Amino acid sequence: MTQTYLTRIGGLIRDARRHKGMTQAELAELLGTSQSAVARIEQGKQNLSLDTLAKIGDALDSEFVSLGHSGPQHLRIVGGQKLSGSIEVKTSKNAAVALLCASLLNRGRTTLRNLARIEEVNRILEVLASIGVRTRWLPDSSDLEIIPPARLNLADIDVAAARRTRTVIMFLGPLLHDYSEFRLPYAGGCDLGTRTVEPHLAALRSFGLEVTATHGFYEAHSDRSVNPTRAIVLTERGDTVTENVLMAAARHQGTTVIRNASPNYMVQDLCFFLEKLGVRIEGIGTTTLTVHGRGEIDVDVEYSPSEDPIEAMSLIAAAVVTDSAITIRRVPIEFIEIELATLDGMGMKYDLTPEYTSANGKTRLVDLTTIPGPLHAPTDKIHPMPFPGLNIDNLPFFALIGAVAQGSTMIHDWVYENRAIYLTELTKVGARVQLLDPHRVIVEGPTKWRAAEVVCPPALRPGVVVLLAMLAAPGTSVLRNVYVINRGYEDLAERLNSLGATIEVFRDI
Ligand SMILES: CC(=O)N[C@H]1[C@@H](OP(=O)(O)OP(=O)(O)OC[C@H]2O[C@@H](n3ccc(=O)[nH]c3=O)[C@H](O)[C@@H]2O)O[C@H](CO)[C@@H](O)[C@@H]1O
Ligand SMILES: C=C(OP(=O)(O)O)C(=O)O
Repeated sequence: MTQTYLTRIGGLIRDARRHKGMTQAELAELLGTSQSAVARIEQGKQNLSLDTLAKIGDALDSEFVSLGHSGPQHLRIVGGQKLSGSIEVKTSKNAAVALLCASLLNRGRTTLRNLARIEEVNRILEVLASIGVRTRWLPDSSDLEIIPPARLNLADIDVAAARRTRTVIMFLGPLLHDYSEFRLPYAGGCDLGTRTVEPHLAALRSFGLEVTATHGFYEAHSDRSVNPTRAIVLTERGDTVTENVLMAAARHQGTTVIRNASPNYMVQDLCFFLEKLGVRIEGIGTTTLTVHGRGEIDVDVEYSPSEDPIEAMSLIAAAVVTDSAITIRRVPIEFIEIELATLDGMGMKYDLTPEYTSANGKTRLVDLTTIPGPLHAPTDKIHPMPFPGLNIDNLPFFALIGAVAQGSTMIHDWVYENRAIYLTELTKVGARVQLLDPHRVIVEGPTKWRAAEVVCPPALRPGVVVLLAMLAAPGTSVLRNVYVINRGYEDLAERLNSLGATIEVFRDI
């Protein structure tokens, strides 16, 4: 191995070890070597055999050091145990991906504090690296520093990484000001059925962007003489489309009005970040945004995204399904109010602390303690709505909660073609879930959970729902191929273990 390669791997190992909160001595013990050997490895001064690399990968359970194709990750869950203690909600995937794209608007240095260290972020970091953006995790933290080059090298974009996320579509808004011709791979992400990009393309046309889709790529042509002449009215109140238009408007040296904008949590985080870049925005948290952009943005800026309401809901569902009292700290209350009101209607009890503020200085947080007790099915069907409504990504957790409640719960996912279908995977662990049509399921509770081996559905939230059901199922379950879960949750298995769960992460040899 060349020296630079060794130094790079050493740096990755050091970062992954620190991230796990391990000392060099502790890692050395797991590897059966000395602390000084670990120090040499981290400095890039030690040749590494494949065997040692595999052991380090195992010990740190990190994709960063499992080189090449390390094979899918699986979880082995010993269920039927109650959870206890407290857990902190991490910052959100959806704000993280928007902010990573928004960093492209800034010629200066962007530091994102406490970013979720998840696979979705890793894929975008790979994409950013491939086009020449320098990023690094600051020591002993989850703070990410981003420094763009003078010109992006878009021709070298990492197509494989880009295709694994939908986020790449949000490069359009930031890029259209500086690049007149470029191509981006088609957006991927969870397999939730067709997800339209038409609202993005329609809205960005106001900024002179024309996109044709050919052979797996969006071919973009941007005419900088075209600027919005009237309010941009979104045809649907989508989160990423609002973000794309906000990012285009941020560098438009004039005023852009966006109507039918999503006021959802990740959009608010993006607005607060853009304000730090010097962009003035009126109407944050409403469906009409007025953006006063800046032709050039060159500032050194720091931003802390807010906590993830979907992770908060996932942890509430973990408590409900295991009938446990746990405290969930840093719950972004304004983005989960309707979910809590729905749970109130199902007879759930919980305590909330007074509100305090997230590190972004804006988002209101509480600590929530669950109180175990029987639940009953809601009177009406549960369906999501764009914010302020029951969050679309929180809907799957209500299938799980419906499965422990007495009676039948109707879940109506009008949004995604495929997501409700994946909820029928819960039948493999004993739930009675009936698919009425591709958008509606009826769940009959309560459930006598049973352990099973299941391949993780190819969608993040349904995957987590099955994992949480396995926590409730007495015996040993296996959930295979959990990449989609790691796409959106940081160290979920380990963090549930800190509450008393027994989940082992393993890979095939
Ligand atoms: C990175 C990110 O932030 N992802 C979130 C974002 O994705 P994103 O903003 O990309 O969501 P999409 O644009 O795919 O919208 C989701 C679906 O909702 C439909 N739709 C949406 C709004 C509306 O007013 N009417 C309507 O019909 C769309 O046609 C689509 O079928 O929003 C989704 C819906 O909240 C969430 O599941 C995703 O986690
Ligand atoms: C559908 C989701 O996200 P994405 O837009 O990243 O696919 C999700 O977070 O559940």
